[in-house]
Amino acid sequence: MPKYRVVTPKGASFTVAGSDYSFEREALDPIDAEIVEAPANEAEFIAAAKNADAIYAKGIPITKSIIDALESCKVITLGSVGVDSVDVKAATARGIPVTNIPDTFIEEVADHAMMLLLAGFRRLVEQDRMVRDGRWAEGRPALLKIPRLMGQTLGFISFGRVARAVAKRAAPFGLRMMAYDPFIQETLMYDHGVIPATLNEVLSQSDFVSMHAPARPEVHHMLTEKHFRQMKKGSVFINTGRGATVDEESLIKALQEGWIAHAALDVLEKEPPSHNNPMLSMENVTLTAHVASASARFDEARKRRVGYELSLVLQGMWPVSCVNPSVLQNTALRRWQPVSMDRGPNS
Ligand SMILES: O=C(O)CC[C@@H](O)C(=O)O
Repeated sequence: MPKYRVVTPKGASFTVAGSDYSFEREALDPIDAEIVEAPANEAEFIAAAKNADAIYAKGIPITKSIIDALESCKVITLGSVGVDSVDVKAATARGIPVTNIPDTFIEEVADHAMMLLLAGFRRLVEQDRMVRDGRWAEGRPALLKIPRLMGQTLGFISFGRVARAVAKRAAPFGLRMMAYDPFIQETLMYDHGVIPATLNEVLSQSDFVSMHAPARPEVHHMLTEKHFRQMKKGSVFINTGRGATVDEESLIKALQEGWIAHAALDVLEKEPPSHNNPMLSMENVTLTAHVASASARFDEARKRRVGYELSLVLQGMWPVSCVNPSVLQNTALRRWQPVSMDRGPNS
């Protein structure tokens, strides 16, 4: 009988350490695990997960009811940076470490944010439609209204790893940059050519506001009507973080009433959006389908990293990236210095 039981919703796979990749073999023995695919509905998931040693949280919200029903779970792993699909508070109360993958898709998301910034600013989607609709002559007058990019100000809300990678991309475009993040050292901002600022300064002085706040209950609807009212009339709002950080109704009002010029969004409050979401038919909105992290290496990189985190814990070691590290002190897990996750051709 396999030593461990790992429960994952149907269709969510991961790579068990020791199976494919040399760096994993260096670090870990293969784990002897039975992988159980559970239906993604709460009651059936609970029945399957009750005796699990580990859970891969994908495709189903891991609620307090699920967490409270777990009898022997040693780790809940996430295949994302965002931890909004797990009730981390409930997991912490039960002493269960929750892991995420904060450093696996940084470059992809930063590329996507930069693409949205440029596409929103130069009105790519509108321009494309004009050409296809036979309105060739309308293209130039539309762009004669916008300034040139060089010298414009890009403001970041939250200055974590993705925002820092965006700053590196934006610098050669000649953008002036500022950031609001009370949790990041100012020296790190200066190192990236970014001026520390208050939220009010970012909103009122930026031509682009790039939202990177993590999906946590504390920042739910962090941006509301009063914040959009502070933004510059011609500004572009970019969001590659989480839709829930923005009060979408206020954003829609801001776009409809011209308080800001454009929104370029990879994330929405409800995904996929309902067919009556007004943004679907608004000319001044550019949308992508929460795909910023995707690239040819995405699936493999995610599976490997998820497998790695849960293998570490099942073999008695601290995970690499724990979102509730306070629980680790109270476990029997050993502190361990892992090898870098970002090496190898598929990293
Ligand atoms: O799961 C995905 O497809 C995207 C995940 C991404 O938003 C993240 O939080 O890392």
